[in-house]
Amino acid sequence: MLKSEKANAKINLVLDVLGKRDDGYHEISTVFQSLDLSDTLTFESRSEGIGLSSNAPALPLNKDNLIWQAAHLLQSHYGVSGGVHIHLHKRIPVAAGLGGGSSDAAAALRGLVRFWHLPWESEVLYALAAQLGSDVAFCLQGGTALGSGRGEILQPLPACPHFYVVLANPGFAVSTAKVYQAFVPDGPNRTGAGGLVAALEAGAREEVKCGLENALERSTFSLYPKVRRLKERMQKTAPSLMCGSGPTVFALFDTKEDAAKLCEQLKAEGISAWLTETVSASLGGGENV
Ligand SMILES: C[C@](O)(CO)[C@H](O)COP(=O)(O)OP(=O)(O)OC[C@H]1O[C@@H](n2ccc(N)nc2=O)[C@H](O)[C@@H]1O
Ligand SMILES: Nc1ncnc2c1ncn2[C@@H]1O[C@H](COP(=O)(O)OP(=O)(O)OP(=O)(O)O)[C@@H](O)[C@H]1O
Repeated sequence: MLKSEKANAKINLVLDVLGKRDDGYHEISTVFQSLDLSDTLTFESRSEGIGLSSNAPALPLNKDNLIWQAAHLLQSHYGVSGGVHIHLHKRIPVAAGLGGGSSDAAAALRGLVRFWHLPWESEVLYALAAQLGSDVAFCLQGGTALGSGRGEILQPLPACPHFYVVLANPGFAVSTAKVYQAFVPDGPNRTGAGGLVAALEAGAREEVKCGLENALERSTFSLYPKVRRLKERMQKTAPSLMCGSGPTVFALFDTKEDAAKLCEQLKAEGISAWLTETVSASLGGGENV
C-alpha cells in the first residue's frame, strides 16, 4: 500500500534577529505560520535503502536531499531494517524562503513514523528535526507558533485569524546562509515579536496586518534590490512582507476576490504568483492512496 503525507509551506509573520551566536547561527524570535500551499510525499516499501524520485528536475535525489537525511536519521535511530522509496511532488518553490525543504523533511519524519509503525516519541522527533535544520521543528507541528533559539524552540500561540495569501517570487533562488551573513543589526528600535503575539492573543486581524516585520529584509534587499521593488509593488495593494530569507514576498487579504485580483495582476506583469491561505489545523494530512 502507498501512503502519503502533506508538507506545508511556512511564512514568518515576524522575524526578529537578536544577535549572532558562537556556533555561527543567529538567535531569532519569530512567529511562524503554515500555509495551505504544500508538497506531497508518497511512501512505498522496498527491501532496503532509501530511494527518491521527484517531479522537480533540479533537486538532488541523494543524501543531499533533506528527505533522504530525515529517513536516514529515523532508520538509524530505530534500527529499521526495511527500506523505502519516497516520491516528492514539489509545488513549493525551491530556495524561496517558504521552508520547502524543511517541510519535506518534517513530512518525511511524520510519514515514516506511521509507515514503519514506529512510536510517536515527541522528544526524539523534535531532536531529529533540529538536527535537520532550524525550521524543521516548526514544520513538524505547523499552525501558528513562536520560535526562539535558532528557530527550533517552539511555544504554542493562538491560531492566526484566517487570511488569503498571495505569494510572489522574482524568479531566482536565495541562499539563507548568505542572507544571515549579510545581516547587520539596526540598533535598539526593533519592535520584535511582542506586538504580533499580542495581536494574535486578542484575535485582532487588523493588528496582525500592521505587525508584520522581517529583520532579514534589509540584508536581502541590499543583496537583491529586485526583492525590495517587488515588496513595494505588493504593498501598494495589501500589507506585505518578505518570506523568511526571501526572495518570495507575501501579501495578506481578507477576501479571496481581492487576493485573486492581485495574483492575476502580478501574473500579467510576468511575475510568478500563487494564491493560497493560512492553515491553523495540526498538520499531517497523511492518507493511504
Ligand atoms: C530564515 C528562516 O527560514 C526563518 O524561519 C530560518 O531562520 C532559516 O532556517 P533553515 O533554512 O532551516 O536554516 P538552517 O538550514 O538551519 O541553516 C542554514 C544557514 O542559515 C544560517 N542561519 C540559520 C538559522 C539561524 N537562526 N541563524 C542562522 O545564521 C546559518 O548560516 C545556517 O548555516
Ligand atoms: N526536499 C527538498 N526540497 C527543496 N530543497 C531541498 C530539499 N532537500 C534539499 N534541498 C536544498 O535546500 C536548499 C534550500 O531549499 P528550500 O526550498 O528548503 O529553501 P527555503 O524555502 O528558502 O528554506 P528556508 O525558508 O527554510 O530557509 C536548496 O538549495 C535545495 O537544493
